[in-house]
Amino acid sequence: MAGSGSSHLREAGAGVAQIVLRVSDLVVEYGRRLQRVRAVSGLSLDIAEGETLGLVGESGCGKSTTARAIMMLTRPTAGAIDYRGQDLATLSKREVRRARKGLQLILQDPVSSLNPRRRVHRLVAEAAVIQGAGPTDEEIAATIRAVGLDPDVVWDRRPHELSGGQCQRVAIARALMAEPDLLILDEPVSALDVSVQAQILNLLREIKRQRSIALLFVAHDLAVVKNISDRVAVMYLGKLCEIAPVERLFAEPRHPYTTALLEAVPVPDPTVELARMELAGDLPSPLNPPSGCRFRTRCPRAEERCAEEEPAVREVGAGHFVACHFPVGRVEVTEEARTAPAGAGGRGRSTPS
Ligand SMILES: Nc1ncnc2c1ncn2[C@@H]1O[C@H](COP(=O)(O)OP(=O)(O)OP(=O)(O)O)[C@@H](O)[C@H]1O
Repeated sequence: MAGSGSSHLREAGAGVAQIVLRVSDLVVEYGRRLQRVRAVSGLSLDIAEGETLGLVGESGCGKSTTARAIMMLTRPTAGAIDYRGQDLATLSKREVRRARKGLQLILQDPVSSLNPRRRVHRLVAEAAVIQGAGPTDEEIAATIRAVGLDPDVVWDRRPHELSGGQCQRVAIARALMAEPDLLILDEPVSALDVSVQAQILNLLREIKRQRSIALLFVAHDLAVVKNISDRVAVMYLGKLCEIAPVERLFAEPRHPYTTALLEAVPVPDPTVELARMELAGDLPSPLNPPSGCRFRTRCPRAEERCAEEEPAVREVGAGHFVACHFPVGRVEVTEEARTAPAGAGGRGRSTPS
C-alpha cells in the first residue's frame, strides 16, 4: 500500500513538537527462503514528544513485531529506527542497551511479564537499577502510589498475590521508574476484564497528563485507542493504510479497512450485537500477500487497478494520510448509527470522493 512509505512523516521544525521516534521504511522478516514471512513491510511513522500514537490492526498484521523492532528485541531486516537522533538499527546490542534508555515496553500479559519470584518493590526498582540508578525506598513508594497502588499493602507481595490489573499497574510503575520519554504499550489492556481495562486506560491518561511521556499504544481494536490517542495509525498485513488525528479518523475514515474496523467497534450493550458487521474473509498469509493493494481481496471497492498497482500514501487532509486508490468519501458514523440495530439504516452514510 505504501509506495513512498515516508511521505507522511513530519518535519521537526519551529512550531512542531520535537520528534522522539521516527521509524522509516521498516521491514521485518522471519524465517528463511520459502518460509520467509514479511511481518512488517515498509512501515513509517513518527511520534512527537508527549504524543500518543495508537497503532491498530487485526491480529497478525505486524503490530507486535513493530513494537519489538522499535525496542530492538527483534532486529529489523531493513529500515531505520531513529530514537533521539540515533538509528538504533545500526547499533550493536551493547550500544542499543545504552541508547534506548528512555524507551520502555509494557506487554499484554501483566502476570507473566513480571518475574514471579520478585516482590513488588524489587520489581518496580528493577528497570531503574538496570540503568545504573539506585532508587530510594521513598522514590519506589511514590511511584507505586502514582499508579494507584498502596505501597504499604503491596510492597512485599509477589505477582501471583496480585490481580491482573494490579500486575499491570506494577509493570507501569516499573517502566515509570526508569523515567522514560516513550512508552511502548503492546495490547496493555487486552488480557484484562472490561472494568479493569477502563481503570488502566484512565491511569495511562493520567500519566500522560502529568508527565510529558510519549506513548505508542498498540491495540487490535479502535475502541481501545479512541480516548487516549492524539493520532491513530491503521496497519494491514505489515503496511500502513491510514494515519490521522484521532477525531478525524473517527469522523472521516478514508480507507475501506478503517471503516470496516470502525464497524467492528464493540458497543457495551450486548443487545445491540446485531449492529456489528464482521470484516469479510481472513487476513491473507503474509507468506504470499496479494499483489497491488494488500487489502483488495477483502475490499468491497476493489477494482482492477488495485491488483496491479500498490497505492502510495497520500495526503487527504491536514495530517491525514491514506494508501488507497479509491478512498471512501466522508462517512457519517454517528454514535446513534453505530449502535442502531441492523437494517435500521444505522450503517453510516458514505458519499463518493
Ligand atoms: N517469531 C516469529 N516467527 C515467525 N513468524 C512470526 C513470528 N512472530 C510473528 N510472526 C508472524 O508475523 C506476522 C505478524 O505477527 P505480529 O505478532 O507482529 O502481529 P500482531 O498484529 O501483533 O498480531 P497479534 O495481535 O496476534 O500479536 C504474523 O503472520 C505472525 O504469524
